[in-house]
Amino acid sequence: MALLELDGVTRRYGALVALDQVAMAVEEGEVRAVIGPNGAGKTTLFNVITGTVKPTAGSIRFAGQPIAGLPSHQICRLGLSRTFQITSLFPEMSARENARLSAQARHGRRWQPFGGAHIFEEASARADAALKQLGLSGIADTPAGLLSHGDQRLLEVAMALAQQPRVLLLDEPTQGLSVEETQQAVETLAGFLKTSGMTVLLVEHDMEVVFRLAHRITVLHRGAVIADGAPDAVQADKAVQEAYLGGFE
Ligand SMILES: Nc1ncnc2c1ncn2[C@@H]1O[C@H](COP(=O)(O)OP(=O)(O)OP(=O)(O)O)[C@@H](O)[C@H]1O
Repeated sequence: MALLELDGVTRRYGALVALDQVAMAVEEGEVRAVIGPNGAGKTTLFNVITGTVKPTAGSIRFAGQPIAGLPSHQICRLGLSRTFQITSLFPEMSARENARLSAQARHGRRWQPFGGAHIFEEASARADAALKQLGLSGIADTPAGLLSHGDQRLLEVAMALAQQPRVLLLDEPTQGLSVEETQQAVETLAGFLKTSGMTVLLVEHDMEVVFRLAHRITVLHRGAVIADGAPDAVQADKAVQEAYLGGFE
């Protein structure tokens, strides 16, 4: 059974079909990239899976459990965590505090008179472990706003990871980075993915990043899946090349 399974997932905005009968199955341990030209429906797909947008139709199963239409905090608690295209850090707080707050957001309970310190310590431990996995232990005490752009993007991944997800959704993790920063961040991500075996859904425009990280690629065009397969097969696919007008650069 696939860890994440979509079937017939459709999202309409009036007459516009942003997602059109999307079917995909992501296996445990797989790094799956979702690509497609601007407006293809990638962000809508992320939003529908993570519960910020409700699908108009279709089913989404996570570890066998139907999750379509559940509120986002519930989906997060089940074990799906995401990063955002737009930076969501608190710039004046340290990297560790950012990661800790994120850890608490998933596992946090209401105020408990006797459990507070314990919860704090648990979240701190998860934060430190996540920072280490992304090579950020050395800057744990640095205010997030003072980090390099590359480290800020990695910190966002660490924040999602601190929630101990079973599936990590990465929304353009190298957006806004220079070529050198991208290369560095991608090597760190590749190392993390290899050692962790984390299941990942990745939206990314940069094809070099996609081909470096993804085991399998799903291509969306006007809301529909036009190709789904190994990177080589997708790159050679005529329909994909036409959708991108000129192919991959
Ligand atoms: N809230 C909304 N209301 C109306 N239309 C929307 C809404 N959100 C998305 N759309 C439309 O749905 C389509 C898919 O948008 P989406 O942002 O998912 O594409 P994308 O592949 O992520 O694009 P990009 O690569 O530019 O980020 C677009 O035509 C977009 O205009």
